[in-house]
Amino acid sequence: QTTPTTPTTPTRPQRPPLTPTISSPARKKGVKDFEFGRLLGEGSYSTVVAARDRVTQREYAIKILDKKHIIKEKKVKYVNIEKNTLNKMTHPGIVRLYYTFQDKDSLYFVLDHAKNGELLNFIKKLSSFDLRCTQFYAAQILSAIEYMHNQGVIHRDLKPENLLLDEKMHIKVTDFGTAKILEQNSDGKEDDRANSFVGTAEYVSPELLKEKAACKSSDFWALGCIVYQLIAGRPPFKGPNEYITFQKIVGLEYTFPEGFPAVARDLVEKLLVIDPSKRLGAGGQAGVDRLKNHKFFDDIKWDTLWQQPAPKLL
Ligand SMILES: O=C(O)[C@@H]1CCC(=O)N(CCc2ccc(Cl)cc2)[C@H]1c1ccccc1Cl
Repeated sequence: QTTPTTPTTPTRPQRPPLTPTISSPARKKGVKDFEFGRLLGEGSYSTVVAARDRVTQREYAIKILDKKHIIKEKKVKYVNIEKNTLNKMTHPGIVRLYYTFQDKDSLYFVLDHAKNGELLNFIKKLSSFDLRCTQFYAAQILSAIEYMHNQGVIHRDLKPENLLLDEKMHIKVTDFGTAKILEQNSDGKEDDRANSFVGTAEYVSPELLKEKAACKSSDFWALGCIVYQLIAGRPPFKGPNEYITFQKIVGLEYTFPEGFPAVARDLVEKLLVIDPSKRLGAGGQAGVDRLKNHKFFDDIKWDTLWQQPAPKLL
């Protein structure tokens, strides 16, 4: 029995092993990749500047945060929340985060540049929207809320300042620094109560004021306040100071002005409900579907909503 010899491969010139051609991952972007332009806005913790990618010429809004200030104000948590929430979301009604980078002093978030700025400016300019425009914008805001809730994100601070308009006059929800990512707890159920953050007085929900806990329904409360404001030209709960405003909210002290359309009044009355579980929209996707089927949205075609031209703001 001869010892088996290992079969010898035919001697032919060995081709070099093929290196798999992986597309080289784009190099990390940095400040030098952009030409910075005009100041778009100043927040308490951020400055937003228009910028253009030097190579692609694409325009962005870059949100710049000063590290020292963030650390001093103990807002590092909010920076991470904004990054983690925006990274999870890709929706036509939500500002997109393209890149983040940092240098010694600052953090940079490269975002969509919504050219027409804040919805609030249009409410101020026009004092109020007609019913058709209100229905279109309420539907776009609801579409964005539905998506973010499906991603387990509660915005918690929806208000006309955080609703931007792009060059097509479509909605772009922004400012997720105070959002809440609902953790999947052990049995896979969403922990549906967020905590310890209060939004902007006029739009904050009663549960946030009373139990310090927001839930998805808190975003529907804010939608009710926004729909009211688009038509009435002012938010439903507005006092001379925050304390009086909060009192009005928990006491549901608001009235409709003369001429407020009945179909809009019916919707607002079903959104501005103290008990979050009884608010129209509450109760998961079934609740959202009930809200989308409210007669206020009868003329809305939901499946092509983001392809439709925005109605002229008169
Ligand atoms: O989460 C990330 O993608 C990175 C991870 C590495 C890193 O150092 N940072 C910055 C962390 C950080 C957050 C707040 C301050 Cl004030 C300083 C640094 C994170 C970061 C970089 C750029 C922009 C935002 C963030 Cl959170």
